[in-house]
Amino acid sequence: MTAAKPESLPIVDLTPGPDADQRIAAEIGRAAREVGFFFVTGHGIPATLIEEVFSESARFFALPEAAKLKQSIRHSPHNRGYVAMQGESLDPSQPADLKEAFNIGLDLAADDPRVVAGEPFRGVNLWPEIVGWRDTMLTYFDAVWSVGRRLHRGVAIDLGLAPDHFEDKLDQPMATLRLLHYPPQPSSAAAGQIGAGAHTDYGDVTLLLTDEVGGLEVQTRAGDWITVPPMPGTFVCNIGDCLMRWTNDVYVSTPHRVINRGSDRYSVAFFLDPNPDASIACLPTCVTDERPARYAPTTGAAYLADRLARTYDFLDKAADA
Ligand SMILES: O=C(O)CCC(=O)C(=O)O
Ligand SMILES: [Fe+2]
Repeated sequence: MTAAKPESLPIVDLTPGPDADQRIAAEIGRAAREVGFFFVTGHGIPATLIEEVFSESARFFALPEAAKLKQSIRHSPHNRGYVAMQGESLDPSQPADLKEAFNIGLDLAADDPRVVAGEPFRGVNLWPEIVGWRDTMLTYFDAVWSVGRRLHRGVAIDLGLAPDHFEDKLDQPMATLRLLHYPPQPSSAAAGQIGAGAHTDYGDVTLLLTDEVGGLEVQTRAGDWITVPPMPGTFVCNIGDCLMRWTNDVYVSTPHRVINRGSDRYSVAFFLDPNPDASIACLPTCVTDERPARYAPTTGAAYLADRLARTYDFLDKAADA
């Protein structure tokens, strides 16, 4: 595997102030077009909440496997719950990822009409029996969702759309808060087996918090892998395939991977995908004579279902083999 060089990423500072909207939009626009990855500072989420999310996450992953499997994602038709070690492969051409994860979606009640009707991505969350755990995760879910919407305000301004263009497409989103745990890379790992195989994210934006261990690597346009330095408390944000499609490839979704060369590593990802019924058609300001629309219109739900099927398909084939 090629050695990665350390390099920093552009910074988007969400600190409010005079002309902040324009400045933020320009910072996002530049980073999203050129790199597809950037740090987000000034987000306003209290450090105490972030610390609590990490400690509660570690508490869950420290439970015996049998306890964690009570909330297995296999019990959820809606992508919620626990994904066991080596339970998926973000790069389907490589062996399974050396990580375990826990997915939390928009929190709906069992009697919510959308849940009762069996709408795609409209399910109940699965919760471990740890006092206070659900409250911590839902408080953080709301806080990071709000940061994601602020980023979309910048995206809209940068793309010459009304600042609130994305608001009604992100008010019932298919968002996933994903807690991740990567054990140290074992010497027994198969060739090509790493923490998270090279992939692009599926949604609009991902907001990632990492601990001090490091291990996230990003592929530059030139094809080199660079390591992202750990910046606890600062988000690493990247553009996903859905926003790339929406912007007719004006913004770029960039491949990345995780190789844990250190001790146990914990990260917390928030994938912000649009509402299931949001129309994903190339935005008018991103279509010109020189750049005609490259993608047929689809919906948020149809797009995400297709992408998830490809990731988990690997698993089913492996289990059948
Ligand atoms: O854990 C990380 O640093 C990145 C995880 C990631 O890229 C993903 O889950 O999509
Ligand atoms: Fe990712």
